Amino acid sequence: MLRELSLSLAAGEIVALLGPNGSGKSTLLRCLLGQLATTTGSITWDGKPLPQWQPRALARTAAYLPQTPLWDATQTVRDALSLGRSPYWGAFGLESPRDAEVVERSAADLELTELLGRRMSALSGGQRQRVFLGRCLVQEPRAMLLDEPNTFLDLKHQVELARLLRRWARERGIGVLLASHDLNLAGMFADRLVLLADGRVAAEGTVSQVLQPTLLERVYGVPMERIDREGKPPVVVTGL
Ligand SMILES: Nc1ncnc2c1ncn2[C@@H]1O[C@H](COP(=O)(O)OP(=O)(O)OP(=O)(O)O)[C@@H](O)[C@H]1O
Repeated sequence: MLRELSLSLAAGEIVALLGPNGSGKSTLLRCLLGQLATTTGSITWDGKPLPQWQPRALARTAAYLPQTPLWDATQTVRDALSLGRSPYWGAFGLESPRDAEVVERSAADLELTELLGRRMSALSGGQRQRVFLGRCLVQEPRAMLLDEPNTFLDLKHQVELARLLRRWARERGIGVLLASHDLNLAGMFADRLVLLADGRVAAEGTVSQVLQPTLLERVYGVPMERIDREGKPPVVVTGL
């Protein structure tokens, strides 16, 4: 259950939601999209209360990457990406040339161009994860809600994704709210960190404010050490 929680996401801002298993990260993302009902409080997108949004309009505003996305093994990568354009399709599900253009461009961003004709079942876990991210991108949303987007990505692709998110935020003004277990990677590219514990905000602020060993020890229950680096965000390691 989420309690006493207040959160805002500005255009072009990257906010990382941190917290142990079961602390409420996914629940929060799903509440924000109306997939889970809230009993108290209010959620607004662009100043309009969530219940007043039509699903198609909301999908053009906020894209969501769930922890375990649904996918069709027989689909090609191009078809899987095209599905992300469905909130823009006209009557009878007709695709416009612009839909195809956005798919091509997003595939290029995510290094998927070579794989467009490949079946989803014939991709590696990391390649498939990039398709799911691409499906969010082709929605041309104003906000992306990403639940552990680094899942299955190797180190290079994790760093590349961090760079891409920064670029999308800066160039397209997309606000990114992502749940992550990687404190250090989140610290390297998020503007703000929000640490959840038992459905509440345990800490919120800059990387330096949130990556505090005593705080993290209390929340994660393991000893932590912090390494401060010249001109770069601090990193934390478990002090085992
Ligand atoms: N559909 C559900 N019905 C009831 N309780 C749920 C449901 N989904 C999650 N919960 C519970 O809500 C709490 C928060 O879960 P949530 O999935 O939001 O955590 P999380 O921070 O995303 O964890 P993780 O890092 O493991 O993904 C947990 O106690 C979980 O058991």
